[in-house]
Amino acid sequence: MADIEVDYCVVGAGFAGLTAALRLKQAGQSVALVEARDRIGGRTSTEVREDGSWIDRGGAWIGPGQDRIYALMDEFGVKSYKQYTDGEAMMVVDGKQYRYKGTIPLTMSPWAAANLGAVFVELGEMCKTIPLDAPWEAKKAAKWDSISLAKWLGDNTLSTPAHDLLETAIAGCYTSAASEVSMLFVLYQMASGGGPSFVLGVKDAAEDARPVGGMGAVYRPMAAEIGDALHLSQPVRDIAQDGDGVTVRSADLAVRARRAIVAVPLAIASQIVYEPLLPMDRSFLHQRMPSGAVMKIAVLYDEPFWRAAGLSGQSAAPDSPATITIDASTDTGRPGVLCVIVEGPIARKLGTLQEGERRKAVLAELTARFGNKAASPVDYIEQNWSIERYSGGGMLSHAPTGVLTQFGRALRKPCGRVHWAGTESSAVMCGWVDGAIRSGERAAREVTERDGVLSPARAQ
Ligand SMILES: Cc1cc2nc3c(=O)[nH]c(=O)nc-3n(C[C@H](O)[C@H](O)[C@H](O)COP(=O)(O)OP(=O)(O)OC[C@H]3O[C@@H](n4cnc5c(N)ncnc54)[C@H](O)[C@@H]3O)c2cc1C
Repeated sequence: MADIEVDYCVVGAGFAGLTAALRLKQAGQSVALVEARDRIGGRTSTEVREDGSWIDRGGAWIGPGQDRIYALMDEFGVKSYKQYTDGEAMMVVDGKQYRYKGTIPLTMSPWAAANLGAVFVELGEMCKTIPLDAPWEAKKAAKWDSISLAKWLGDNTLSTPAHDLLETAIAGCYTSAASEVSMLFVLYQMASGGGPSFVLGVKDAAEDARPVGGMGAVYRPMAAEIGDALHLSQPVRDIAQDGDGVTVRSADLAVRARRAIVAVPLAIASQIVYEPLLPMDRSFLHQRMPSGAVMKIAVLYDEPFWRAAGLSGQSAAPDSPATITIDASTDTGRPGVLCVIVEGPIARKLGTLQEGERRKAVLAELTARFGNKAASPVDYIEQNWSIERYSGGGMLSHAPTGVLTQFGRALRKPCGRVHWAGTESSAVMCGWVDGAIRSGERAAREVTERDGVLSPARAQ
């Protein structure tokens, strides 16, 4: 067993942990960044291919208002490129294809489109009432936290196609059935990104752009600067704290530090044993914020052939094995990459199929939507986040009913010398890579301020 003594120990080398470790190092502190996997990036993972193109197997897109990831990209000279949005998007309801431009498919019946628009506006108004730092203090917090997203949508969406589209899009963000997620949590998470238009939109919204080179182009130089303070393949098993510091242990590493920053997904934070026991509300929070099922599939073609047919590549088909598609080609547009995202109950069902059957089902859907060329990809790459031990699912841990109002106050509150980072702990851009970065900067500032050490780079 190797023993290390440092100022601070950071657990988890996703964007939150990488950022915390980087900022602490830049502030002149000694750090150990302990990561369970044999790679960094966590819920982001960029595969660089032989031809120099890349596939983002996890988090990929960035958007306006995500200033902290843009700042990090500036720091490391990483450029961004705009998401391809020319052409029409497509929605499939009851086997019928609707092509449209913009966020709302106006080619649906006027009644359905009007209903969809009205619900969108209502959600936006509700989001404005949520205090981001304390959503449990919203005027209607108790009411909204007592009902699920499914209940609210059922009561407020009168048109069936509008209901199904909204349910697919919103519940999809939490990769769970709409009945599993608290309405207060939905509003909080949406509000943290600026409202429903940001969360559910593409252009000028959450899928507005991507880093050239993928997320790996951002996390690799961070890790290079952190250098040999990064320890891979060291799943942390326990964290013990006493009056002077913490001891963080994996199977073959023991790190003694003044404080620990734990930057693992909330859904699996209880896999670590904490000595002494964490305060009750934090322990219970760990038991109450699960993740959902999500599968991200990259289907590669020589070129993005759908563009020539006037399609953007963006499509949504509730209940289909290719529920959502989006053009995920690189900045050069070669190869053409169609990204298929399957979330929640359908992802769980799809996960039970044999790989070959799954591929067949997905390609059949793509062919029905984009034509015969879709049937013959040059490559097909699946990433099933639902079975990743060190993610516990994806895309983010969510709160079921009752949890935010009862346990939300524990989200960021340090427990003695154990501090918390991770996208779920960010009041701004909660659930996105940008939120993870913000949480890492906040945690780094928090520990140094507690110790009266010069504060690292300010976070927003
Ligand atoms: C399919 C998918 C698509 C997404 N799309 C987008 C997108 O387009 N844009 C966007 O902004 N966000 C997206 N997200 C969300 C985004 O990826 C996450 O918000 C972000 O990566 C979370 O970062 P994090 O550092 O908080 O957590 P993580 O990235 O999960 O990092 C946690 C780290 O802790 C490690 N760890 C876990 N347990 C232990 C342990 N016991 N000991 C040591 N280390 C441990 C893990 O291995 C991991 O490296 C997506 C996520 C998924 C899954």
